[in-house]
Amino acid sequence: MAPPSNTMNSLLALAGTTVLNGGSSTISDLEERIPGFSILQDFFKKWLRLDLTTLLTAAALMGAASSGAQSLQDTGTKIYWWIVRFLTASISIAGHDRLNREVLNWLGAHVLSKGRARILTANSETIQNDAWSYRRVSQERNDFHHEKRMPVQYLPTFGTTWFIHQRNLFMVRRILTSSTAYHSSWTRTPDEYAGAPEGDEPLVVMCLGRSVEPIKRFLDTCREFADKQREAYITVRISKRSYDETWDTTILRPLRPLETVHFDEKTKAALVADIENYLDINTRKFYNRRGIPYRRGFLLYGPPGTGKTSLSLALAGRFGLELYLLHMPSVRDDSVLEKLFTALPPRCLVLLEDIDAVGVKRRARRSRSSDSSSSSSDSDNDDSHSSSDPDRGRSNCTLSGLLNVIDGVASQEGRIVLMTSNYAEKLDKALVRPGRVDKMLYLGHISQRSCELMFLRMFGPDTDGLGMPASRSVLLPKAELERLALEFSRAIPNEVLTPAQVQGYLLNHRDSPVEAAEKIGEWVKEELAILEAAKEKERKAAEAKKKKRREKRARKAREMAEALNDYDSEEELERLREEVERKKAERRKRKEEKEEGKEAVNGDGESESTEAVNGSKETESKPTPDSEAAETTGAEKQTDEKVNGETAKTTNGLKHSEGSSPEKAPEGEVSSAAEASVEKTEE
Ligand SMILES: Nc1ncnc2c1ncn2[C@@H]1O[C@H](COP(=O)(O)OP(=O)(O)OP(=O)(O)O)[C@@H](O)[C@H]1O
Repeated sequence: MAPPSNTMNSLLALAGTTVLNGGSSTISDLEERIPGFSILQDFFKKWLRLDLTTLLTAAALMGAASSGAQSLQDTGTKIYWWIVRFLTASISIAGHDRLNREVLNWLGAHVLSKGRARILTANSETIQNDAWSYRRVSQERNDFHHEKRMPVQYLPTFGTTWFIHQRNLFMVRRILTSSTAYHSSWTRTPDEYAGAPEGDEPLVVMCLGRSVEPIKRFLDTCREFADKQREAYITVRISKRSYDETWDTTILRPLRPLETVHFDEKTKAALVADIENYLDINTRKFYNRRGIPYRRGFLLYGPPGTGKTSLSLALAGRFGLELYLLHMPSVRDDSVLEKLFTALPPRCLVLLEDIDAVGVKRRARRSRSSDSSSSSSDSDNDDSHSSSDPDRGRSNCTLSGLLNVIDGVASQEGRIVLMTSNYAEKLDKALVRPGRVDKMLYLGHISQRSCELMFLRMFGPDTDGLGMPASRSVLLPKAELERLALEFSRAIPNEVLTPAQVQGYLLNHRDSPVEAAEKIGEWVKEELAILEAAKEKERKAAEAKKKKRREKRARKAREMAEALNDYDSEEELERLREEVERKKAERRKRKEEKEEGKEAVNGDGESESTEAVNGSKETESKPTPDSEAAETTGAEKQTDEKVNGETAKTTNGLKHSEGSSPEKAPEGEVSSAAEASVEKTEE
């Protein structure tokens, strides 16, 4: 059966021929095809005074004209594309490719900014990419006056941008994505008036001629231009949009010279030499020939505000690498982490901040699971740091997920991973083993020498060669400035305050180096008093926690003793015995793990080949001792021994009763030992 539209078309055609022939023979044909046609025609003639056949003919002619026009248009389009294909060469670039942004960037700087385009798109919200960095390079921000809003950025819109480059005619088409394309084709509105690009549209670069070579040269020009612009900046890439797991946002940060990050100069030089050596082409060949995965990992650890992030940024600038930044507690889960790592370019610097947040989840889970299986007190350990650090425990990534992306089979070669942590001693030893972390760098409290250098940097002339003071103060003679810097640094105790604290003080006195040097003693006193108060508070909190823990252990020991004393069957006694053994084993394992972890972080060369370098001290680094954890271990051990003592006695009692009817252990013996244990623990 013919489709209804075909039938209608043939009827209209028939009606048309009927009128054209003026004959009635075809009317009978129509009557044959549409029963009752003659009645309908009579009705139209009599009541509406209209000839139905004429009406149908008119409709048929209009239909024919429109389909003729449509097919003419189709033919025209085909001819157009045939000519385009014949006369031009083209290269298309995917929407998410960096080259796409670089082409747009070039167009912005060389075509749009010169007023050669009349149809643009504007953006005044967040900067999702660096396509428009040229604007920021040429403009100085003045936040004090009126830059409350983001500057408007102008981009090429959909459709074609024409321009001439190296005597070749180029066309760059920005292609519509599906939703707008549908709207545009339905309403027959030109693309550039139907919507605005969102930044991830594909581009097609076309050039008049039959060779793609001019296009390749043009793309090289775009890349060179982008590289040149980035020279004064560090490109920091982050992942903001949670749904598509890409490095979607680019931030351009002004270069930070390595000299502005103050820590032991020898260590700094060794670190730079290490990275330089790693990036050398021969090193890559060396790794490849020997089948060693070409990767390098560093752990920067130390108290907050000691320059871990600053050092990472400075290193990225020093080696011209893009910095891919991930704040570990904010990474949703392992699959996101994996996708982001898969999208890394081969040569880059990856900064994983607060890496210690990853292991905590595992520890917390482990502690929860053991809690559920018994009334184990594992969670005590986690309590010790959960209160002091709100970030801890928030990462949804697992340790194995992290290890997998760092050096799994699918992980990218050639990149450098920098990890930062304020709690290096709590990191899992699997994470800090060589191959994952090749060097550990302790960034600690500021030395007097670093204070001196920081003072000179703050009040010395700008490094741009204009000889202006870095602050708004009058530039002092060099000798005078050096004298003040020395005076300033001597008033600060060596390795007690953080660089961030000292920087904060200097910023508050940035108008007067003399005042900064004069008032430093007073400020140091205040800071030390604050530190002392904080330490006292911490000590009290730790004591309260210890007391609570002791009480908890005493209660548990009491409960255990009661249970051992009051079992109903031999099976129950056996179960209790096993529980005590299991607890013992768990504690032993935890203690071993802790000790091994400490060894690794302290750079114990005997067991680990990972090097530990101290960024602030001349001597070898030692992370802040985890005194609370040590106390916990001691308390656990004490209670452990006591409970185990009880078990040994009870077990012996049980052994004696084996083979005979299940007897309870002598009541007096167990309970008195248990009581003694509780008393000792409470002491
Ligand atoms: N060693 C340093 N030399 C110069 N400036 C420093 C140093 N350490 C910190 N600062 C300054 O202190 C501020 C904080 O530094 P940064 O964010 O790098 O510390 P961090 O160790 O990464 O802190 P956190 O562990 O809290 O992330 C920055 O403004 C930085 O300029």
